[in-house]
Amino acid sequence: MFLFDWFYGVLASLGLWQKEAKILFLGLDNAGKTTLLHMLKDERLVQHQPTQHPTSEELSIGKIKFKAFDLGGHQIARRVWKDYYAKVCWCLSDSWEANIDNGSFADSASSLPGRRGLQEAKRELDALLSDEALANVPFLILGNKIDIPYAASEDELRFHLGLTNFTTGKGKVNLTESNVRPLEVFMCSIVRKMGYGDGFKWLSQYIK
Ligand SMILES: Nc1nc2c(ncn2[C@@H]2O[C@H](COP(=O)(O)OP(=O)(O)OP(=O)(O)O)[C@@H](O)[C@H]2O)c(=O)[nH]1
Ligand SMILES: [Mg+2]
Repeated sequence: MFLFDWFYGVLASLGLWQKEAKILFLGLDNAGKTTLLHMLKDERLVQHQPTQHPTSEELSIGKIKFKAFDLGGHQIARRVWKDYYAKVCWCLSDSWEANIDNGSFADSASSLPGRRGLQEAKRELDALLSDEALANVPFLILGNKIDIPYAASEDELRFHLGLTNFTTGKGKVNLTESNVRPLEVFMCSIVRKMGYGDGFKWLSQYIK
C-alpha cells in the first residue's frame, strides 16, 4: 500500500497519472539514465555498473502503464537503439552529459580521454532527430549533473547541441495543428532530485 501511494504520488506529480507512457532512455554512457530510472522507480539513489544489456521496467498500477527502456550508452550499445524505436511512442532522450572540467568547450569533445564530448552527443542526437522512425516522437533532453561545478549552462548546452532555435517552448504549448515535434531542454541533477520533474511535466502534455 505504501508503494502504491508513493507511486501514485510520483506519477501524479509528473503528470503521468492515467496515461500510458513508453519512454526510451537514450544518451551517452555515464549520462545518468539508469540512475534516473531507479530514482523514478523507487526513489533510491543507487550506484550502477554501466548498462551492458537493454533492460526494461514495466510498472502497472490501476490504469497506469509506465514502461521505460534503459539502453546502455556506450558505442556498441548504441547500435541497438534503433531496434527499440518501433516499441516506443515516447522518447526521452536523456542527459547528454555536459559537464566540463576546464571551463572550455572547445576541447571538451576530443582531447580529454574519457570525457563525454558535446560533439559526440550532438552527433548521436542529430541521428535520432533525423530518423524517420522517430519523426513524431517528442524529445525531452535532460542536461544532467548540474550539481557539478562548471556544468554547462542551459544556453551553452542548447548552443552546442545545435538546438538554439529548435526547441518548441516550455510551459503549455499546443503543437497538435502545427505538425512540429515537441522538443525541449531541461537541466537537472538526478542526485539532487532537481529539474527532471519539470521535464516530465512538460512531456506529459504531449501524451495522448
Ligand atoms: N554528480 C552527479 N552524478 C550523477 C548524477 N546522475 C548520475 N550520476 C552519476 O553518473 C554515473 C553514471 O550513471 P549511470 O546512471 O550509470 O549512467 P548511464 O547513463 O546509465 O550509463 P550507461 O549505462 O553506461 O549508458 C554514476 O556514477 C552516477 O552516480 C547527477 O545528477 N549528478
Ligand atoms: Mg546505464
